[in-house]
Amino acid sequence: MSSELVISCSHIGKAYQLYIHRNDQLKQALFGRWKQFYRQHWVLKDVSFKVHQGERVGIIGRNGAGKTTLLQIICGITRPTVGSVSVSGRVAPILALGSGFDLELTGRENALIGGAILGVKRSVIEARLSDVAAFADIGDFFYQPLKMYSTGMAARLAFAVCAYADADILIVDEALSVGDRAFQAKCDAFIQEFAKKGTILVVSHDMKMLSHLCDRVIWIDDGAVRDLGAPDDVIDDYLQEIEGRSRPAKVASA
Ligand SMILES: Nc1ncnc2c1ncn2[C@@H]1O[C@H](COP(=O)(O)OP(=O)(O)OP(=O)(O)O)[C@@H](O)[C@H]1O
Repeated sequence: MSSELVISCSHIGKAYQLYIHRNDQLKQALFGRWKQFYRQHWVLKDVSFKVHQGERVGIIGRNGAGKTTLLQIICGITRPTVGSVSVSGRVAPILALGSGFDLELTGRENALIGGAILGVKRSVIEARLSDVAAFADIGDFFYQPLKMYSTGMAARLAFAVCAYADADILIVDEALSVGDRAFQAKCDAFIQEFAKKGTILVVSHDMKMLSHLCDRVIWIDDGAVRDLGAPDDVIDDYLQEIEGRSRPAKVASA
């Protein structure tokens, strides 16, 4: 790990506007100057942490804790309501890229656009299209509109585009869980290779994978950092809380 800071989150908070009644959004638009028709729903509250170049950082937490929202802020998909985030380097957000695909365009066309969104030159993406298609391994579907894809096929394409985007920071949000075993193995191999030089931020409920891959784990609980530290320590505490049990004690190696 180098000492170069690549991600810095400082006192991030994110609130969504919750409208309780059907017409409240319209009322807000018409009469919002005089009265507020929504309530603030704080999804993230005062989250701060730093990631250095080459680190592999896992993010864990219960459903709805705010993990995806945090990744979306780091990727620039949504803005924090308060606080600041700075990111240096090219970010490849695997799941977010896939969710932005155009269903009417083919896999090939989406790969071209996706690469451009990630900041890769058109000529470079074009030269890599056959590699992207081979990595995605979806056969002739590569030339079919996305609306014909299964969820897993779209995730394969998104992963393949990110794999050939010369990213500095890979953002993985449970993207791996939708692929079949063979594809998961391919992604694992890619991530292991990427981890030798790049920075990885991964959200997952797969504690075994996080324990093997990560240098540090952040536990997000109710929109705040509950714990941050060595993977096994944080994971143990998390599992103990959600399952009311601890993992077997580790046997010291000789
Ligand atoms: N666009 C939105 N508008 C309103 N609320 C939202 C929006 N996006 C997310 N939320 C809310 O923010 C909270 C956190 O969601 P988020 O997807 O970040 O959780 P998560 O920790 O990734 O959960 P999971 O493990 O289930 O994927 C949830 O209560 C969710 O309903």
